[in-house]
Amino acid sequence: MKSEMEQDLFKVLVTEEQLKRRIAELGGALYERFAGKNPLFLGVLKGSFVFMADLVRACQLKSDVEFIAVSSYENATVSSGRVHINHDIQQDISGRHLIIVEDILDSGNTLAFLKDYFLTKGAASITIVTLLDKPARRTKAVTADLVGFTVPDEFVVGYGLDYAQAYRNIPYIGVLKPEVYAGQ
Ligand SMILES: O=P(O)(O)OC[C@H]1O[C@H](OP(=O)(O)OP(=O)(O)O)[C@H](O)[C@@H]1O
Ligand SMILES: Nc1nc2[nH]cnc2c(=O)[nH]1
Repeated sequence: MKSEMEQDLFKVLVTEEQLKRRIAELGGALYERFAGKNPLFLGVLKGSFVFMADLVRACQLKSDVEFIAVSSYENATVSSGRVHINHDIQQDISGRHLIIVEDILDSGNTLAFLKDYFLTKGAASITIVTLLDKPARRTKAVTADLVGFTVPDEFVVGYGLDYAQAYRNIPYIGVLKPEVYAGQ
């Protein structure tokens, strides 16, 4: 029997097996780039919390982790265009090699904002890793250095990604039935 969350899904886009395989590849690529450089993994909450946990374990680098919480969607499926910092980083990042970990790059508002923000705080370098890239909706000129999967122009949930704060605990990536968010 389908769970109450699964009943809201129209289809599965990326399976658990596909996620596992791709994240192992991303971890390997990061290891090659950053071995010996003591990078700082910087997760963008809330959406990245599941991906971050799997990625840092797939990448056996000597490194530390930090988090920033930002939001811009406000219970909608399109960006408000305003990025709010809900919880800031708690350490000095000047001179550090940052690996920004995102669940999705969509309009680009969030990552364009964060790149500027961390550069003004003195990061030595910024590498962007996003699990999902949705290029069809880009309004800001920002690109990721490493992408897990390129996705079509559909609102996706699961594996950390929410709609109105729900569905983050689905263990794969799915597409919501439009009637779930109709009239938002
Ligand atoms: O490229 P963009 O259009 O800016 O979209 C990407 C951002 O949208 C989501 O965050 P959201 O603002 O929904 O907050 P959340 O991470 O707490 O869910 C997601 O986690 C990304 O951070
Ligand atoms: N859950 C979710 N959050 C997003 N933030 C930007 N794009 C998306 C999306 O497709 N799904």
